[in-house]
Amino acid sequence: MKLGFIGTGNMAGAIMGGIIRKGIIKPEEIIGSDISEAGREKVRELYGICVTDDNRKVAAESEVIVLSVKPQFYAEAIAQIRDCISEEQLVITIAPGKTLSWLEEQFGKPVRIVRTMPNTPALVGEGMTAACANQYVTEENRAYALELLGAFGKVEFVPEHLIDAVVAVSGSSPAYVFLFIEAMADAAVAEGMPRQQAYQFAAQAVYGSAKMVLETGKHPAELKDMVCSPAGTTIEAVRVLEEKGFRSAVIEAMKACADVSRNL
Ligand SMILES: NC(=O)C1=CN([C@@H]2O[C@H](COP(=O)(O)OP(=O)(O)OC[C@H]3O[C@@H](n4cnc5c(N)ncnc54)[C@H](O)[C@@H]3O)[C@@H](O)[C@H]2O)C=CC1
Ligand SMILES: O=C(O)[C@@H]1CCC=N1
Repeated sequence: MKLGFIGTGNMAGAIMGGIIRKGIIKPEEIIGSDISEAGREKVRELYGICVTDDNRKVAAESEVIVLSVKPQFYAEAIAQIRDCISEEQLVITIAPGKTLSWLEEQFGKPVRIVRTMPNTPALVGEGMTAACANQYVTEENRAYALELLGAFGKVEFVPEHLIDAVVAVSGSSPAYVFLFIEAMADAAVAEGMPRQQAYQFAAQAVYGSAKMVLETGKHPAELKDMVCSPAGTTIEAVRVLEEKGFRSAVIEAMKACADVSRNL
């Protein structure tokens, strides 16, 4: 089985890193192409995969091809590889805004496509990926896609119209979470805590809280109430966050994010 990546940047690196770490595909069975030599060398050094500057070589040699360039370069990359793609190969896309019907139009022939939205926590095996498939994708392809995407985290098939919501809630959200961790660490530093220790305390608190939501099955509000003692410290922090529009800021930010995805 050969897995190919067209574009070997951040997201491709996170996916291949996650897959190699899990051991389901050997590095020598992975090939990646990139127009940037630095981009190619980075993944070759980090993960030991084969690299080339030839997108068509990747398309011709791989059973599964991940299109991992920015959405703006999708049309160009597809135009380069479309005559190398056969009906048996599986194309996996990871770009926001590029719908199955748009992708089919670009290929201009029947191609098996699984459209996905992953996120960078794939790198540490804790990704969250949504997927949807076109009419040419077989049950076997679906099962394989679940195995492959499941190698670096959780994966769920969703109706295609939910992909823009997925971009906001998991594709892009690691960035807001990192911002939140950084802000909490800044506040801890302001209280006198050393910087590195502050990152660890903030990140572990976010990690543990996320785990509580996933493992207890309790409503997040119930878990929040468990932290807020009457007349205590936490409710004062919650009051200030609400006063500053924290919840609304998150909702508005995610709406803006989904809108960009819809209109790409
Ligand atoms: N970074 C993230 O957190 C996530 C990114 N994505 C999607 O993943 C895709 C890649 O994003 P990133 O990895 O963040 O971008 P990136 O900029 O890190 O990587 C893209 C790579 O594609 C290369 N490239 C550009 N044109 C090319 C071409 N014609 N042929 C071959 N290589 C070419 C660039 O040199 C670069 O190394 C995008 O569609 C993005 O929307 C999806 C989910 C999360
Ligand atoms: O910012 C972006 O466009 C990509 C898509 C999801 C995460 N990063």
